[in-house]
Amino acid sequence: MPVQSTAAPARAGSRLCVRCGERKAALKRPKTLEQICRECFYIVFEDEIHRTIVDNNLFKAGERVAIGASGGKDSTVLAYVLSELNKRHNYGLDLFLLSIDEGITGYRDDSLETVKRNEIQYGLPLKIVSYKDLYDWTMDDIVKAIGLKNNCTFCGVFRRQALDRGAALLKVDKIVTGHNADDIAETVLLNILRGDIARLSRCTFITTGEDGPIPRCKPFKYTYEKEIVIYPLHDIFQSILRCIYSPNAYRGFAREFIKDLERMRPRAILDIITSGENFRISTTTRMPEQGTCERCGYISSQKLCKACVLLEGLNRGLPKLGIGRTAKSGAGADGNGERQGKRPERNRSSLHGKHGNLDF
Ligand SMILES: Nc1ncnc2c1ncn2[C@@H]1O[C@H](COP(=O)(O)OP(=O)(O)OP(=O)(O)O)[C@@H](O)[C@H]1O
Repeated sequence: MPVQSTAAPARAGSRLCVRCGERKAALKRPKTLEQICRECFYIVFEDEIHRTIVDNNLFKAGERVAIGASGGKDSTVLAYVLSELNKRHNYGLDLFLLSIDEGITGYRDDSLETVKRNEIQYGLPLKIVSYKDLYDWTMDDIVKAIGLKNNCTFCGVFRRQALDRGAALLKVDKIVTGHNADDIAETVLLNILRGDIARLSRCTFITTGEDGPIPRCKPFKYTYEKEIVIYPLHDIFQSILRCIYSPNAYRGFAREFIKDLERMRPRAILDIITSGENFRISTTTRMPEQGTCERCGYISSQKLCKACVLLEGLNRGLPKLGIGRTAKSGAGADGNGERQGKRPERNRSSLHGKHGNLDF
């Protein structure tokens, strides 16, 4: 396999690799700080993902699986590793690349070029679904209408639904995304900071949306971002692109905080995920009840799904309709501004996988 990492790992000096004891250590593994050679790093990196897939029964033989492919580092590495593991361990999966073109000039058009290269390199069929086709709005148009401040709400809500619609076109059984351990730790923290109990209770699930249109899973749940960056064996992405419209101030602050903790203690990321997994939701907490949107039939805890509300606002020239929290929200409110249901909470087991696809 060609070796040309795109990032410089911490140097490990002239010691021998702690795993094989034969080759010289080439890097300090970010997750464990072990001094390790490159060959052993690739082996443990891929083996941990394989173990995550097997231990959590993520797939069944014969399933059709769409890889949510943005052309960014996480999903690009995911496409490569999953197609390798599928062959090596005979998972028996039919893999596809599914890309959503949000219509962001100078960002998504560039990263889609990476996905098109991956289609050829890995021999995986690619389906591209665009916001323009689905909603008749591109993100460029939306930002012109609403400005930068709340545009991420539109993008996140529309993308979730677009992935489901693309998955339906591909007739797949599952979607996998490149969300990594850092993303999940960050989301746990954000849900605590927002008092978003409904999301806190589900954001650490490795598979979500089992009762929605299509389940989603995260094979990188325990994979560190720093390791994804140093893993590439060859130039699989040109450079790390950042969305030009994302102000991301609050999330960015949580991300930096987690990076600081990781610098002091790499285990902090895994520990935050473990804490998220072990929260117990009080039986008096009100949780949203899931139903379907009266207009489009998509899952929703309200009469209309969030995408329909946002779209209606755009089409009526009232783009702020549906943005922000309602007066009754606050602690326990849905982060997208959806109000919580009024019925008392179900027991915790009934929440498993219930609202996951509202998150990722
Ligand atoms: N436009 C898209 N098309 C298809 N899948 C997407 C798209 N955007 C995001 N995803 C999926 O959601 C995951 C998390 O996306 P996010 O925007 O948080 O970016 P990220 O952490 O930078 O991931 P990546 O490096 O893969 O872009 C991605 O890894 C990918 O699987």
